[in-house]
Amino acid sequence: MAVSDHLERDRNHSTSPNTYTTATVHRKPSYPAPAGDLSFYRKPILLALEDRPFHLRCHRFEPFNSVLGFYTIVNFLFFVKDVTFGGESGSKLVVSVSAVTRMDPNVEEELPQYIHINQNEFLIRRHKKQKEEDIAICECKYNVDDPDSACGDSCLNVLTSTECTPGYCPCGDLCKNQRFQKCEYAKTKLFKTEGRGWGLLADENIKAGQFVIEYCGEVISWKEAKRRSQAYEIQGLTDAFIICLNASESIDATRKGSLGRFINHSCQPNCETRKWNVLGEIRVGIFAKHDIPFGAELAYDYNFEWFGGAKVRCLCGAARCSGFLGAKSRGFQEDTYLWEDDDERYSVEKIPVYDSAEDEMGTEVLKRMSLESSANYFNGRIGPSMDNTLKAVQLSDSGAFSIPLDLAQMKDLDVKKIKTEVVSEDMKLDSEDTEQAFSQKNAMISRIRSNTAARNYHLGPRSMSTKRTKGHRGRKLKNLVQKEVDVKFAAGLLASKAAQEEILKYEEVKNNAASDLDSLYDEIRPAIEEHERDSQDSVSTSVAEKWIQACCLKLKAEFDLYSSIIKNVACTAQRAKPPPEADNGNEIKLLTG
Ligand SMILES: C[S@@+](CC[C@H](N)C(=O)[O-])C[C@H]1O[C@@H](n2cnc3c(N)ncnc32)[C@H](O)[C@@H]1O
Repeated sequence: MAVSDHLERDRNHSTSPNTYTTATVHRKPSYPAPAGDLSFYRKPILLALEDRPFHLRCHRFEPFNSVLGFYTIVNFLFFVKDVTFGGESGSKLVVSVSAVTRMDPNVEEELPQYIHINQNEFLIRRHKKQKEEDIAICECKYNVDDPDSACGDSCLNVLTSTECTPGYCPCGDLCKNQRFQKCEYAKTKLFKTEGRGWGLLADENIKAGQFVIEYCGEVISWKEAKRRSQAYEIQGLTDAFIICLNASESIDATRKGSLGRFINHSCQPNCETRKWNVLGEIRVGIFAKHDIPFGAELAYDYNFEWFGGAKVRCLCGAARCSGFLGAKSRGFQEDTYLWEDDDERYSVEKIPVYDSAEDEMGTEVLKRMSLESSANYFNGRIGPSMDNTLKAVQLSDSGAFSIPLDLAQMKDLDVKKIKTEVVSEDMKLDSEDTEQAFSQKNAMISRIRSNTAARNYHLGPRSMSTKRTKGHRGRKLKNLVQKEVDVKFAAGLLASKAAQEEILKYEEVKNNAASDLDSLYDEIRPAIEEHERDSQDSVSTSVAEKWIQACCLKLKAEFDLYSSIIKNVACTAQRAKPPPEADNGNEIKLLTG
């Protein structure tokens, strides 16, 4: 239902057909601290159409900063974002207001604190100025009999996810391809979910492919996003609002954002994010994946948007729930996975770091979810009755699974005694030394099907070696046993000082190359993540070149080192007596693993 249906049109004060008057202001729930006297908001308050900024006209002067913030008027939420003097008399204020959405009248809770914006704000740079030569002009011709002719689905710009530029589109004002610019959002309603904080409902029937809302916020660098994400976590903010915009930038809707910030995650979502080029800038829109009926909660899959940060257990309730928000994202896997085998990644996470909102481990939702996933996906179970053995069996092609947790039992588990056993079709791992990995009270193993495209990049030294080899040395794991040459030991076998020095020199070069690759990894990670998650973008050539060069240097350094060892061990004299600890029967012990 439109705002206009609820608001009584004010004919006396109306200056345009879109102005309305309303009933009393109920409350000013949040930011900044509520002003004492709201009486000046009594009539007349003039509002314009719901999806455009509109005005409140007040008759008494109030300090400006006491006016900014959220208000509800007859169950509509709006945000007062700017206040200016309205006239010569000095007694009137013109108040710019944005973001109208219907509120659930039964919600008593304080509204979230954030500043509402309908356009991204750029913190590190200015909004790009579109050059005339870069403006894409379509070939649409408006035909009265076919409304879709004015930049509908077949418009060249629409097909390339580019909005038409006002003043340049052949369809002029009739152009339908300026949805971000004109804030042509679907009607939504803010409501309080069970256990997942606030959420957004469809307040009308939404059609498949329809633009629902833009995800707006502050555009910040990737580094700043990382810094903020850690800072928010330290501050105890469990709701995360940072998503990736492109290879080097993110959108943070924590402090400033649109209603898009309230859309929750689902592993079986009815919406999806799409990136559009709007006047030369990339913007993120949330679009309906299929028809969404009035009253349904809107949700999209955070996986590729997830910036990382806190691990939040997913309560979407979908049958194929992946267990955590962003569980499939690269950041998440980097943080948590333990080993990989072909297309599978196995990870150990300490949970729960956060359950969303105030939700506790024992909530009904969680229990239900746990039971459902158990029934659907698992043959194994966890708990003292299995002699502290965790057993997970590979099942279906669900893409990801987590071991069902009997939460009540889990709470009482002495995790130090946990022994893990993971069985899948072609591998078996027994690990007694997982004490460190399970050092938290609640522990969980989950297997996450990795993104094959991502793995082709062989993302970095960190992901491939260190984590895996430490805890699972000597296990029967496919692709996992990476023998390492004990260079110092090999050099120590040689009689010639020059040969020893040569080997040690090559080792140093190899270590430097490895550490260069490590640092480069941090630098290029956003670009690679972007490429993985969105085929609209590609990794820039310069980044790819740098990466390839560093990889090649490392490979060459390794080759040089190993050939030097082989050459010197084979061709130069060895010391008469091998170091005592090296004596392993007649075997020359060069490899450790
Ligand atoms: C972008 S915000 C969504 C709006 C948020 N619910 C609020 O109240 O502001 C993302 C946060 O919502 C919560 N959330 C979203 N989807 C969830 C889900 N499926 N399960 C659990 N928590 C969820 C998490 O705390 C997450 O960090």
